[in-house]
Amino acid sequence: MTGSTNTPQESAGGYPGVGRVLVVIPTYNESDNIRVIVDRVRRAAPAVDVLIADDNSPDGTGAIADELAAADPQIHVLHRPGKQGLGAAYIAGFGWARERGYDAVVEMDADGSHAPEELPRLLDAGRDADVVIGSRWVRGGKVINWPVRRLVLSRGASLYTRMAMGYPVRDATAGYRVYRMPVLDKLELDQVASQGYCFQIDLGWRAYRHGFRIVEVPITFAERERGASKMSSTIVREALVRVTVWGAQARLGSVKRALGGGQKRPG
Ligand SMILES: Nc1nc2c(ncn2[C@@H]2O[C@H](COP(=O)(O)OP(=O)(O)O[C@H]3O[C@H](CO)[C@@H](O)[C@H](O)[C@@H]3O)[C@@H](O)[C@H]2O)c(=O)[nH]1
Repeated sequence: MTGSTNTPQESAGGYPGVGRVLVVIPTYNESDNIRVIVDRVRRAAPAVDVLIADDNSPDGTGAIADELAAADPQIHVLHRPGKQGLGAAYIAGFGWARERGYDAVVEMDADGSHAPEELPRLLDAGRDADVVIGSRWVRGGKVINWPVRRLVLSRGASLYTRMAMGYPVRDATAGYRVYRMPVLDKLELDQVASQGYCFQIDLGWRAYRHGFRIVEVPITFAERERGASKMSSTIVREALVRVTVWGAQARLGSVKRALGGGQKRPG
């Protein structure tokens, strides 16, 4: 794994009330999207830095990312050896941010589904929260142009997660988030095994069980216009199995607490 050597400079003051912020954008075959998304982030929130975590995309996304980083000291690249899943790319990005003293990280898809123009609103919410989730499924949240099967899958996954685990977040798989660094320091990231979109549920659930303040801010999520989603049946299966197991563990924990008297949140 290699990283670019840019030193954060203009971002030194950071985002008011939040501090130095790094937007981590995981990429796999996003050559048609990466320039546009990075440019939009830089315009929408000039104080934040960007890290592109690329899994050696065969379409040359990594080379484009290098070009962007060479032209702007606030853009960085983490080259990873091959496709290892969204979760692993984010964890590597979080480690990169921690080593360089960032105060918060943002998760954002590369394909434009998460509008960078909404980032200041998420960061503002981050002044009074530990975790901010850009949510499609709270009042004011919207989805544009998603096929019905994705809508059903996403809403169904969040609903199942709430029911099975007692996890109150409405958009459990949301991928547009802000984590304050002290939260990530507590989440035992070295034990996170979720690879696909289940990673989002995993981290949120960990933060919830630690008692961190999680807020959901409505966003408008738009279906990508270029490139392809990496959604697969493996990703769906992983989420289904893990949520079912976590739910069972949470119920078992509740029973044990009822019998023995414990203090932690479910799980
Ligand atoms: N580095 C790396 N990046 C990946 C990998 N798989 C996916 N990505 C990147 O992760 C982002 C999301 O992947 P998509 O394939 O575009 O996801 P989606 O189906 O459109 O979106 C849904 O799942 C996302 C994952 O949490 C959610 O973020 C999003 O809100 C939505 O629900 C994109 O930037 C994509 O390039 C991987 O193995 N490695």
